[in-house]
Amino acid sequence: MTTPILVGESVCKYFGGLKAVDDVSFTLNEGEILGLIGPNGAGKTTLFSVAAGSTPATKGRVLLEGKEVSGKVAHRSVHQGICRTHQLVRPFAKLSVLENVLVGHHYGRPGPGHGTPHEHALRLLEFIGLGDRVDALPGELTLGGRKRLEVARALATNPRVLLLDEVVAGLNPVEGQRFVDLIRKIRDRGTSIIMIEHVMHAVMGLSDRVMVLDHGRQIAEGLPEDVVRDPNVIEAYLGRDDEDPETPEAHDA
Ligand SMILES: Nc1ncnc2c1ncn2[C@@H]1O[C@H](COP(=O)(O)OP(=O)(O)OP(=O)(O)O)[C@@H](O)[C@H]1O
Repeated sequence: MTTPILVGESVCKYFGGLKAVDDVSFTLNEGEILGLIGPNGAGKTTLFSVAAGSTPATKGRVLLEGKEVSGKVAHRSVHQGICRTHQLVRPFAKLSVLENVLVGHHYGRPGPGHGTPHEHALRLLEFIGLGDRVDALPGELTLGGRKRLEVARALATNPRVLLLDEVVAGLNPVEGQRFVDLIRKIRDRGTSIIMIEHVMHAVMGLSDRVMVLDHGRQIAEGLPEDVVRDPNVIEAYLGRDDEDPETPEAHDA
């Protein structure tokens, strides 16, 4: 049986006359990975910002386990159990990897309380693959390492729902595949995930369902294999000369 954990109801976000997100409804079920794709400027990141409480919706709302999370300030949403990562990673540059994770823990949803925050952070860093870099500064990590740290900081808040914004993009194929495996493990530990990703083989391989935005509107939603064949989706990607050449059909980006 599927249990909805995050529900968007007719979410709209306008910037003046620009409808960045226009009447988008969605459901994320417990234990699910929902892929969120669409050409550049489609409204994906803006939808994350509304869901994570970093920007208020113009209309509509987002509910986490039946309670509204949109329209709250971001730290309240985090406390409620929803946390996002950012496309451009934003660690505290002067804090160590471990300290960065401890900050996430401090602001997060109260957990079961096994062990000290310090022990918790060390376990998490081990899980995320940064167990040997706990004392490093973020600037000393590779891009893959910084992306892992971004995810670790989000996971340290003990989220029920994790919003991942392009964590695989920019990584080399080996690192990218490791990240795909990591995302699957995060879901298997019990965190439901929405992921924005331009690397199509990653998002199509990981997602249980995929939702497609174009110009702020939802143009398709369904199983990955159905979405890639949807004529509206193909047109949204191929109908422009100025976009990323990768289409949803190109699984080997
Ligand atoms: N703070 C803002 N003020 C004005 N316009 C904005 C703001 N944030 C986003 N937009 C506009 O809203 C639209 C949607 O942007 P958004 O970043 O959500 O798209 P996206 O699908 O995440 O794109 P990308 O794949 O390139 O990251 C774009 O036209 C963008 O220029």
